[in-house]
Amino acid sequence: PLPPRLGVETPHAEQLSELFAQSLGIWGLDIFLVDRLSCQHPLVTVVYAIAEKRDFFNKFRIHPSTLVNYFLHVEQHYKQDNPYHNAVHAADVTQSTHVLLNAQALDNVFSDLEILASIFACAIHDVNHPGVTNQFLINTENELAIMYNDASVLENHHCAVAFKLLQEPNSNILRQLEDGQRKQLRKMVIDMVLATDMSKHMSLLADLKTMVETKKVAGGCLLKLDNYSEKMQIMQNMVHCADLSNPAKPMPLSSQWVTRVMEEFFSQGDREKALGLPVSPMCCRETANVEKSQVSFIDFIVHPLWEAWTELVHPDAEHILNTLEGNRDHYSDLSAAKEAAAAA
Ligand SMILES: COc1ccc(-c2ccn(C[C@@H](O)CN3CCOCC3)n2)cc1OC1CCCC1
Repeated sequence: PLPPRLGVETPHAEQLSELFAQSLGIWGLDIFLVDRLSCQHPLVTVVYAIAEKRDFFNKFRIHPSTLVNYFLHVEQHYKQDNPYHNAVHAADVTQSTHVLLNAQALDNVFSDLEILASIFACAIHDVNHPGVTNQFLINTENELAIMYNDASVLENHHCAVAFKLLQEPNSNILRQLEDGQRKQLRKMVIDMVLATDMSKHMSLLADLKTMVETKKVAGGCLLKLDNYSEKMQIMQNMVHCADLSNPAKPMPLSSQWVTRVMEEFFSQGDREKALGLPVSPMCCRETANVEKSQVSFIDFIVHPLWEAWTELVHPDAEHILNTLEGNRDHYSDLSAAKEAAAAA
């Protein structure tokens, strides 16, 4: 039997269908509205809508009910009481990547399997996130840090949980793939999810810049991507861009993400204080300067990344870079106003 047309039953099915019809491929879809209209099933409904749009069911012979069953389990393994690292964030990164994949500059660059792997990687990339950072897990000798020897602890955990859930009954969406395809997808997903570890950011960005430089020389076309590592580099940066896309979204969305991430960081800071540990950067609710931190986050991490991505897919991401630059100035103005008020 087929599942409901959105993947899950909801009293707002009409409105949610309409929202996806209008905006599934739009940068700035209100993912918080999707969360409400889907009755807190943002991930299942976003993945189901993308799977329909990209014809995954036919291309990979996935039964709709298997897809729903698997991603319901994945969604349930996102901690709902995390203010930030929850299923809404996973749905947001997945839908953002769906939009990035539609860039004209990426036409005919990725195979169907690479596209499925990218969407899958986004959907599961933070599953079972505990709401604290790698450093916190390492400092507290958490069992996850012991399990993964302090190396990309969270990212290894997200991947392992996602692939364990595939083995549950009526959940194996990869069952009908040829063995080689399944192995290839697993490798690609692991490579993308492990690359979301922020400690990999600088090397990922350096490689992207090098590729952009050489692409410019080779007459600007991406089609010459012949080897796995160059292809994977772009996919890793695409998912990383989507993961760091909050400041590049329209301000009504961006500001909700800032509130949520600060709430999560502050509760980590509270826990560090209670444990007598040094409080991590930006995690102290008494002293953190939220607007100033966003300006630095954008200036040192997010803008350099999006500048490189925008050049790679020129001119398709110009509007995203413009939104990011506008938001940066907004936070900078807020920060200055706050300082002036404090001085007065
Ligand atoms: C919307 O803004 C953000 C959206 C997402 C993130 C984000 C997600 C994962 N990370 C990685 C950190 O968990 C790891 N860091 C290592 C340094 O200590 C703090 C923790 N960061 C951060 C964001 O802003 C930060 C908080 C204020 C400015 C920067």
